[in-house]
Amino acid sequence: MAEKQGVILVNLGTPSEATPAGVRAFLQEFLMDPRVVGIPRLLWWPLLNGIVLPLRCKRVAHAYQQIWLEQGSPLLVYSQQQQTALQALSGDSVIVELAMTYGQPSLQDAWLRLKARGVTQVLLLPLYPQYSSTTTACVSDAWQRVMAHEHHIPTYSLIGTHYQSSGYIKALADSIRRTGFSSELDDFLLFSFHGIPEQYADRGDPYPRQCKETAEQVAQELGLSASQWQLSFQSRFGKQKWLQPYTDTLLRQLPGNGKKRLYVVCPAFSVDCLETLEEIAEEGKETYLHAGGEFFRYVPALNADPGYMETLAAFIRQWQCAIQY
Ligand SMILES: C=CC1=C(C)c2cc3[nH]c(cc4nc(cc5[nH]c(cc1n2)c(C)c5CCC(=O)O)C(CCC(=O)O)=C4C)c(C)c3C=C
Ligand SMILES: [Fe+2]
Ligand SMILES: [Fe+2]
Repeated sequence: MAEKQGVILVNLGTPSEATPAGVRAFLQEFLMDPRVVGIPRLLWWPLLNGIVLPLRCKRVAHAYQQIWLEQGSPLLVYSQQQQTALQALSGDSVIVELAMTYGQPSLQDAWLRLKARGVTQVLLLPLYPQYSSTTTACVSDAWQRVMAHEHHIPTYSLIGTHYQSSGYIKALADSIRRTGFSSELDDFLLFSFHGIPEQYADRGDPYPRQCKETAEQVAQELGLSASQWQLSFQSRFGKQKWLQPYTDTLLRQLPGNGKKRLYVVCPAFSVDCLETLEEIAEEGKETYLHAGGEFFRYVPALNADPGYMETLAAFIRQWQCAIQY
């Protein structure tokens, strides 16, 4: 029997509606993942359901309402655009599906659709350029849970990172230039990555090193000197120490350090979502201008950028070549 190939793009997940109930359902599943929050379940379950969710859901639902699109959550809509673009670039040789680690469309359903079409070889492509135990590893866990029900599992591979690919670095640099950033002016560039608890990095999560390499590569591609850019970590959650420096702290400090014109890019996000559109482009801008900044511009995520899509399509082609025997 001829082998048939399928790709599953996997992103984090997002509420199905911008309401407290929609946010609660999403966060309950996401924040109960022991890789995301490592507190023992017996302690964490009552804390999450008794304190964290009741306090958080209304506020976060309001934040989602600020960015919600006619077709739904930006994270889902832009991930679907990536799926469409990658299917078009890959032609009939492979079927491209989209799934979320938490919520819908589920990884289970994506696999069942591929299986129904006779797919026997699967490439999992997490939409996280940098590996983290809190994101990429969770895709692998979710896949293993789906496979646990199969009698005949397909051949499968997982692309762990794509931050080191020159196509991704170039696409990022191009998007920064396109947004108007100029190294000739007094423009300062902040690379704001989603944070993780510092303890996870101490235990061996390579994420901070990969973020640093990403920023260095893009700065080099743009020809920036060390005084023209900086790296920071955003979206802190809970009481633990997270990777530093914190984005919100820097946004308050930069104007006082003479950095009055700021561009912010968020390279850990393959697509725009709550953490970029609301936390950075809206809240971050307000924080920076309030602290004395004069000009602020958010560099949109790559989303379905043609250069980025071509980079991911090349990963798919390489995988197809590698498994032909
Ligand atoms: C302990 C908590 C969290 C860790 C660790 C974490 C890591 C992490 N997350 C992303 C990407 C995204 N996170 C998003 C939202 C989000 N993240 C957390 C918490 C942790 N993330 C929460 C509680 C939320 C929901 C919003 C909120 O309540 O504040 C999203 C956006 C989803 C959307 O619907 O738009 C993304 C994407 C990465 C890359 C990462 C580690 C590297
Ligand atoms: Fe997150
Ligand atoms: Fe946030």
